[in-house]
Parts: sequence; C-alpha cells; structure tokens
Amino acid sequence: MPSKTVSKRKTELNSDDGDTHDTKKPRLENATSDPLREPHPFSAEAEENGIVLRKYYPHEMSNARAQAYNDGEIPRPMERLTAILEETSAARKKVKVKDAVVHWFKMDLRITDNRGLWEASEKAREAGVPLICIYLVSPQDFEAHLTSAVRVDFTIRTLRILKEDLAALDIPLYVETVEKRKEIPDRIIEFMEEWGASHLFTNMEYEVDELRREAKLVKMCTDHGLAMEVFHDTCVVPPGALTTGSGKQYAVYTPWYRSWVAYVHANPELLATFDPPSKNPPDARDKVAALFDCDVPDVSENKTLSKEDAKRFHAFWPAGEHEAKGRLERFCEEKIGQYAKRRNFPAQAATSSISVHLAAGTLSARTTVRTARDRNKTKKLDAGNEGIQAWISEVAWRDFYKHVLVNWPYICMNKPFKPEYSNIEWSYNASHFKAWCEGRTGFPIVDAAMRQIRGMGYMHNRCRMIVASFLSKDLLIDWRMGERFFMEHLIDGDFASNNGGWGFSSSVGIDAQPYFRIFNPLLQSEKFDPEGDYIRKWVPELKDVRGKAIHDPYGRGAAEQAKKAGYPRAIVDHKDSRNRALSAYKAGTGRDKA
Ligand SMILES: Cc1cc2nc3c(=O)[nH]c(=O)nc-3n(C[C@H](O)[C@H](O)[C@H](O)COP(=O)(O)OP(=O)(O)OC[C@H]3O[C@@H](n4cnc5c(N)ncnc54)[C@H](O)[C@@H]3O)c2cc1C
Repeated sequence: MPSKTVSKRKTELNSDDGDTHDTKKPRLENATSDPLREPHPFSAEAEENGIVLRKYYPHEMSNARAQAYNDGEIPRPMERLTAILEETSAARKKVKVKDAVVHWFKMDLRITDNRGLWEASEKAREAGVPLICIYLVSPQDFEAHLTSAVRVDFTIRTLRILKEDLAALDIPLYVETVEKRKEIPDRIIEFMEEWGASHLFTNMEYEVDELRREAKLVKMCTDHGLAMEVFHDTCVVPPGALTTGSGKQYAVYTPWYRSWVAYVHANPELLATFDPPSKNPPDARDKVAALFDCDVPDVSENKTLSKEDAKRFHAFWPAGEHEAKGRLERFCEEKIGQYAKRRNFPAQAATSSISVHLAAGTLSARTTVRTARDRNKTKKLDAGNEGIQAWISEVAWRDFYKHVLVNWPYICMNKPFKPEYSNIEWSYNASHFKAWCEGRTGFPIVDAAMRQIRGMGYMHNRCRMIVASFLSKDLLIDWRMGERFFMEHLIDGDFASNNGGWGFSSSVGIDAQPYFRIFNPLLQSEKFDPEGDYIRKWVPELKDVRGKAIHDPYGRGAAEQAKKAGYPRAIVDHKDSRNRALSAYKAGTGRDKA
C-alpha cells in the first residue's frame, strides 16, 4: 500500500478574500472557539450555554461586497478557474502520459455517462496505461457543507457498489479519508507522484470552495509537471452558456428555460451518452495491485446513523447507479405520462424520487433528460406528451439553479440573491423553530411534511414549498435557518437547488414572485392533500380524524380527539402572522407592494 501520510505542505484555500461556502456555519456570539464544533443556534446545548443570537443571520456578506461581484469588480470563482485553465493550457498539453491516469470521483459516482471518467479512460487507453480512480472522504467538507448523515451514508454505500463495478473492468477505486480538507490538493499530488500518474481528470463542482480548490490544484499540478483537466458534466447545459440578448445571465426562469431548450435542440450532442470506461490492460492488476486491496471506510463518526435510522433509510433508498437506472426506467414506464397532472399531490407518489441520484451523481442529468425525451414521439423537449415536457422542465430547474450559483456566487455565503433583502428583520423565536423542526406546529400539512423529512430524508416538492413559506412568512423565522435544517436532513441535499427553493419560497431568491406570496397552509392542505391521506400517514395522532377536520382539527370540530391524541394546537394564527410578515417584508425591502 502507498503511504497514507499526508504531506505537511500547507495549502491555504480561500485565504485570498475570506469568502467561503463554509460560512454557512453560523458564527455565534459566545460560541465555542472551534467553528466546526459550534452548537446549532437553537439546540438545547446552545440554550444551556446562554448563547445570544444575533439579530441577523450570522456571518452575512455585506451588500457592498455582493454588489462588487455583480459589478464584476471581484472575479467569480468560475472566472478564476477558467483563467487558470487558459493560462496553463499550453503546459498541460505538453505533459506526456507516464505510468497511469487518474480520475478523481466527487459527486459523479457512476461509470455510465460520466464525462470526466470517459475522458480519463480514453487518455489511459490510448497510452496503454492503467486508469486509477480515487475518492477522498473529507469529514470537514461534510461539516462545512452541512451534509446530512443520511446523505453521507448513501455516498459510502454507493462507493462500495462503484468499487465493484470498476473492479470488473480491472480498474481500482482507491478511497482514503483526509481529515483536513485543506490538505486535499497536496494529497492528490502526492498520490499521483507515488503511482507515476501524469494526468488527473475530474468533473466540476460549482460551489465556491470547490471551484477555488480546483483552480489551485490545476496550478499546483502544472507546477509539478502534471496535467489536470476539469470538465462540465453535472448540468445538461454548462453554466454561462446561456445569455440574454444583451449578453447578461438570465435572472428569470421562463426566458432562461426557452433559451435552454433552444440551446439543447441546437446542440444535440449535449444529450449524447459517454460510454463506461474501457477495461484496464491485463497487467493493471499487478501494476497497481495495492490499490485494489483498500476498503471503503465506514461512515465517519460525525455522520453515523443510528441502527434504526440506517435500517429505515436503506429500505427507502437503495444505493448505486443500477438502482438509479432502474428507478428512472420505472418512472418513465409507469408515471411520467401523468406527471403534469399528479406531481403536486404528495399522497400520490407521482414524482420520480431520483433527486438523490442526481445529487450523488449515480445518474447524470443528460441520461435523465435523454431517457425522457426518447419516450416522446416528437423527440423534442418542449412538445408532445405533456407529462414528459413537464418533467423535463423540472429537471431543467436543477440546471437553472446551478447557473445562478455560478453567476451570483455570493448566494453561497449566506447572502440573499437580492442583497437589499438583507434588511428584513427576522424572528429568532427558538420555541417556534423547534416546533417547526419537530413537526409540532399544529398545522397538520406542515407537521406531516416535517415528519416526512425526518422519517425519509426526503420531502415532496409541494410540501417543501409549504413548510418553507410557513417558516419564513407565518413564523417570520430567518429562511437560512430552514435552508440549513434541510441540508442537515435531506438525502438529496444540493446547495444550489436548496438555496433556490428557499429563496423562491421566502421571496428573497432569484425567481421569487414580484409580490410577497404567502401560502395559506390550510388552503394548500385542502387543495393538495384533499383526502388527508398524506397527513394521516405522517401524523399518526390524527389517523382517526375523519373528513375535512383533518386539515384543521382544532378549528373544525375534532379538538377533543386531537387533544386526547396529543396533537398540539396551532402555534400562530395565520391571519395575524400573515399581516406581521407583510409589514416586516415591506419595512425591510422598502417596497409597499404586497
Ligand atoms: C425549499 C426547497 C428546498 C429544496 N431543496 C432541494 C435539494 O436540496 N435538492 C434537490 O435536489 N432539490 C431540492 N428542491 C427541489 C425539489 O423539491 C426536489 O428536487 C424534488 O422534490 C425531488 O423529488 P423528485 O426527484 O421526485 O422530483 P421530480 O418531480 O421527479 O423532478 C425530477 C428532478 O427534477 C429536479 N427538480 C424538480 N423540481 C425542482 C426544483 N424546484 N428545483 C430544482 N430541481 C428540481 C430534481 O433533480 C428532481 O429529481 C427543493 C425545493 C424547495 C421548494
């Protein structure tokens, strides 16, 4: 086995300007000195320590700095990476293949239709050298990015399957835990030198810290006489490719989507599949034998699931790309045709549940859209079968939010998309937040949804919108508290989609409505869970409540029944809290339109 000692050379990530995705970790007054060990602001531990919550969300970037990004005064992380790739282009081309080529897996845990992996495999095949794959487990990244335990567990289970799939092609997958995330670039260089690898291939991740890390690593590789290639893979259309007539990035979904469809129709190769890697040469098993022997580590201590949770989550979410393909095929076979009509009803299980696979990269967005399109007689994205069109346009939202992240990187740093919305005075009522987290607000549809996220690591999209609106409008609690809670509990947690969804639902995001839309939880419940089946499934206290009382037991004649079963009364009155929210939004934004 190669030495596991990580080089002592220090690589200071992000030291250039202090902005980092990691700022999602709230800084609390009186908090412990280690930012990775700060208690959750509303946790019992925080309360016991007498932590005083700041008025606004901690560690928020200033409006001036966000504006400087908008005005192009601060280069975006993607611009820096692109510039370094251009600067090093000639040097990278000159690098000759030595003993091996490496593919670095991140959120692309599949062998089929994986661009970076395919490019690496071609390079290795042409030179007749082995392809080596590596995955670095980074507990600090899990902490900094608030990755949920259920998502980490899914990743580890997927890695075991991926390792087997690659081994069948005589390709090793070497998995190592790197305790300090700053040491990842050094460890990669060291690993390449240990195995005589000259080329490193990887797919791009669009979060700020990751783009900066890759820019640094491209440069470091070049300085060591190595070549690193970074590919767009996770979106169907690469971020930055779509611009308005005046050359700007789109800030509204509908025109962006029209442009997205036109772009894919004009560039059909964007939906072409990348084959799995070729089998390694016969001597690979001898040459890199030690790499085949390593085990995929168990989940790190900070992210271990209880036995009971693990059992439940494993049953809901089998891991790996074979499962992903099967799920996609079954959805397209059985449900996609009715998707437009049924997608909003959480009791109907009418959506694909493939977000977990898109987040882990066990399925590519290309495969997803291509598979759906191929079932459409017109072979167009925006014509023919209504269900297929509607579903493709939902998958496109995922692309949209990643494009937004790349162009407005400050959203990664606790900043609302509209910087001027920073002045809304949020509530930090700990007992309200606790009731929301635990699904005990007394609003059955909200409580059902919050129990679904705890029970499954997943929540239906309609319910995500309902609970996000409820937290940010009815309770007027800082939307970033909810955004954070989602990341800490979702198996499909994805920064761009989650931030976009919260921004949309709390009216501070890119595609928020031009008025402060406030969902009425009762009307949402009656419309989208008309029979109350979803509520009864997740709120057992109400399982025997019949008829319309299920949506509001205390207001509709089932008070005794609810009380006896231990179901709480509503913690706020919707009408009052709606007025409070409108006033706070108007005062904060200076807008008088409601
Ligand atoms: C507050 C909030 C937070 C959210 N957080 C996340 C998140 O962390 N990760 C995540 O993947 N999605 C998130 N979403 C979007 C959406 O709720 C989920 O993608 C969807 O519920 C996943 O279920 P599905 O795979 O059955 O979706 P389907 O309805 O089958 O849609 C297919 C795919 O399209 C994409 N998609 C669908 N709707 C959206 C959307 N509104 N925004 C972006 N992509 C979409 C997803 O990749 C999804 O898997 C969030 C939405 C809201 C309102």
